[in-house]
Amino acid sequence: MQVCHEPVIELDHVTFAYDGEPVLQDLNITIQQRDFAGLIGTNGAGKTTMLRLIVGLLKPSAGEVRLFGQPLRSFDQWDRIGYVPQKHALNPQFPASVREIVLSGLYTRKRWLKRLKPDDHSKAEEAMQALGIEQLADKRVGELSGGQQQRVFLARAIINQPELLILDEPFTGVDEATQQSFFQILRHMHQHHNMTFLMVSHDLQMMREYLGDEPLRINPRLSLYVRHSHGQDCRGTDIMHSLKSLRADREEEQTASHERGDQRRFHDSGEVQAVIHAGEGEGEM
Ligand SMILES: Nc1ncnc2c1ncn2[C@@H]1O[C@H](COP(=O)(O)OP(=O)(O)OP(=O)(O)O)[C@@H](O)[C@H]1O
Repeated sequence: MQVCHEPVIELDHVTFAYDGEPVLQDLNITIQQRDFAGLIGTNGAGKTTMLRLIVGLLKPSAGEVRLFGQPLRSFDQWDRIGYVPQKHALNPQFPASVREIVLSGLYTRKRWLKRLKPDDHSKAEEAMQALGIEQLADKRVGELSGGQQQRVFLARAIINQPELLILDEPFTGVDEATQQSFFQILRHMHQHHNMTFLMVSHDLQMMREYLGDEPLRINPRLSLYVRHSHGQDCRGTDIMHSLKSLRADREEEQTASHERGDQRRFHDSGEVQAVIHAGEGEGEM
């Protein structure tokens, strides 16, 4: 049986410096197919720099980065990768609509000058529906809440149905419940699809709960938590279809819990009535 554990990201003796100021030194890391890797580190340790090296926005001063086994300098399959940048990378005044932001996920380096194809719009609709943001399609992204923006950038990152998803601090500035539901989507994609994740987060508790508490120490300031997925089916699956069914399940669950809540409230008010009646009864005695 085929085992899906080919290397997806390899850092081979990677060193990087900004203007002679060293940030990362001699990093050796391998992330394999279906891994969920969480990168934790102190402020300024070089987490964003590492992600930018991996997606080719920066070049190492020494060493080599490989994606899907290919050296980055010859790698051109960018639609296999989705990238969710740090939230404050967004200028709130940027006049793009949600739909435009999601569509821009299709402009990979290979085809950013090409015209949109007719089915590109339906891909964007599908990605928005999968993440429950289709009602926001015409809103300006700067007008949205932090949690809604997070979904917009996730929809943008998954529009090409990528095999590797890279996320830079997706939980910054969003409330606990929104974080949990966003993480549920990520876990679902990890458990049900042949996808690999690399995520930077400061949420140590969430990392430990899902990724275990024995991180790999990359250097004194950076640690990598990794959870392997044991599925052996290497075929890609239809993420959109599956996320839509996740959404439907969640909506059904919410309706059910709402109904349970209503019944409970009804029940409570019944109890209160009974106490009042009992009191009245006592009073009459
Ligand atoms: N464009 C740049 N030019 C010069 N130095 C930079 C640049 N970007 C980052 N640095 C420096 O490189 C170091 C690593 O920055 P980086 O943003 O990768 O850290 P980080 O671990 O992601 O931090 P944080 O947790 O605060 O987001 C810091 O000392 C930072 O000041």
